[in-house]
Amino acid sequence: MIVKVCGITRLSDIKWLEKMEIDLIGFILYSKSPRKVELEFVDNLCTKLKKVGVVVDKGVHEIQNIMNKFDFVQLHGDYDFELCKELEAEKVIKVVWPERYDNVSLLKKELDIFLPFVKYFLFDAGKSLGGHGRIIEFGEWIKLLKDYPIFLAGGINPHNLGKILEIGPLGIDLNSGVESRPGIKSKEKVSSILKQINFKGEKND
Ligand SMILES: O=C(O)c1ccccc1N[C@@H]1O[C@H](COP(=O)(O)O)[C@@H](O)[C@H]1O
Repeated sequence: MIVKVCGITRLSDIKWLEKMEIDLIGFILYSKSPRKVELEFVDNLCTKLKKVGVVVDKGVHEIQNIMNKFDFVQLHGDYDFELCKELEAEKVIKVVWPERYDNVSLLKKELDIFLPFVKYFLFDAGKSLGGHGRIIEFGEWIKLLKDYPIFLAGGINPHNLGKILEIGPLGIDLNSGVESRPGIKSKEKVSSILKQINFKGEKND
């Protein structure tokens, strides 16, 4: 299982995350987020962890101009496949909110449209934005996890991780559920999650 920790704002958090079995770290490039960082913070960063830039309201040219700073861009706004086509598919994480869809067929149709233009999908709770700590509601969509490269997000924390592991996503995205306060990551919470993943033998990516 691929593990991403998002909403990073401190170098000190990156230092201990590097010593853990974390794969990706995410940076929120959205002015209204309490976890927002400036591009300069990422520019001056030297880490072995793969970097994800999370965008909400940046246009295609802005995204193209920052892509070289990141290993992935996470499209966490209302982005259509016309925009995705302009980006390097191998670097795109496309966010989808399953609660927006009346049924799993409509959701699957949307995934099939985007699939050629993305590396991963990220299913988040709610119907827009992210970082609100809402826990994603399971639905018929869980059957899609075996056929599509999907990360799960949405309030994932040490106490609700078990249910997430049972449905077996490709990856998980940890944010507010592993914080002591917005942007401040908790080593204890991340460690607890990794222990549960390893206990289940899931960290085999
Ligand atoms: O974290 C934020 O502030 C944020 C703001 C705007 C868009 C996305 C944001 N974070 C992403 O939202 C999901 C779920 O986060 P949470 O677990 O509900 O806190 C996650 O992918 C973050 O990368």
